[in-house]
Amino acid sequence: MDEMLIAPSLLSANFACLQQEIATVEKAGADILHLDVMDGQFVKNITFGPCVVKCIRETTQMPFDVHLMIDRPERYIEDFLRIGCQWLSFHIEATDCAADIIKKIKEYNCKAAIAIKPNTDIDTITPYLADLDMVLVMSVEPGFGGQKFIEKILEKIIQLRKMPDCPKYIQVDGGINGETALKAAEAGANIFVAGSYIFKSNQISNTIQNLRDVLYGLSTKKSPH
Ligand SMILES: O=C(CO)[C@H](O)[C@H](O)COP(=O)(O)O
Ligand SMILES: [Fe+2]
Repeated sequence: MDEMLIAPSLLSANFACLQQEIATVEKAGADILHLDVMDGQFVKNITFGPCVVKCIRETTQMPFDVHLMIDRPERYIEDFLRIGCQWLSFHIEATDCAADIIKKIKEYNCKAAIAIKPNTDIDTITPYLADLDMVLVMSVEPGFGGQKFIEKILEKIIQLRKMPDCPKYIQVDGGINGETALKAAEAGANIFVAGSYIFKSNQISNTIQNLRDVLYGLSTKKSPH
């Protein structure tokens, strides 16, 4: 495995000063910005929608990685694509239109990903694997930051990596810190979403650098930062 991407999740940032929080992680060398969109239906929490994403799009150069935790994402997918997202994930449990959504995402030259909850079997996404750029394996129940990493999902990452159509990127999201990131990387993940571990730390820059050191300790490729 070579490229390892660190994706701070804005869910744990201070929403009263988003621009400043984003600038801090960008300066600290984060690779992509993870944006958790929740609708109060698919998950028991509500965060923000396209209006907020559009405003913050203008404040940073970082690629946007939008994680849609909404029912029937096909209703809103184009709103996010028009803003200029580079990665877009939707949940397989939330839709019957996965193939159409992937097609739409690709029309916008955006990377397409399907997310799966910790108890969802990978068989549910195998028909789409060849068309995806990434699979997002949830390592907590979606809805809230600050939860404990669910170890049993590591087996799912290992299985995915063995599949012939496995996309280049496997993202792991939930309960990521130095220790759990290492376990997920050893299993085959290469994009690491971390919310509370990064934004609740006193030294955001050191925390991102530590995560990078841990991950690139495993990698054959040199860290770009
Ligand atoms: O998708 C998510 C929750 O549904 C978040 O991306 C995730 O929980 C990140 O937060 P933390 O690193 O604190 O677990
Ligand atoms: Fe997320």
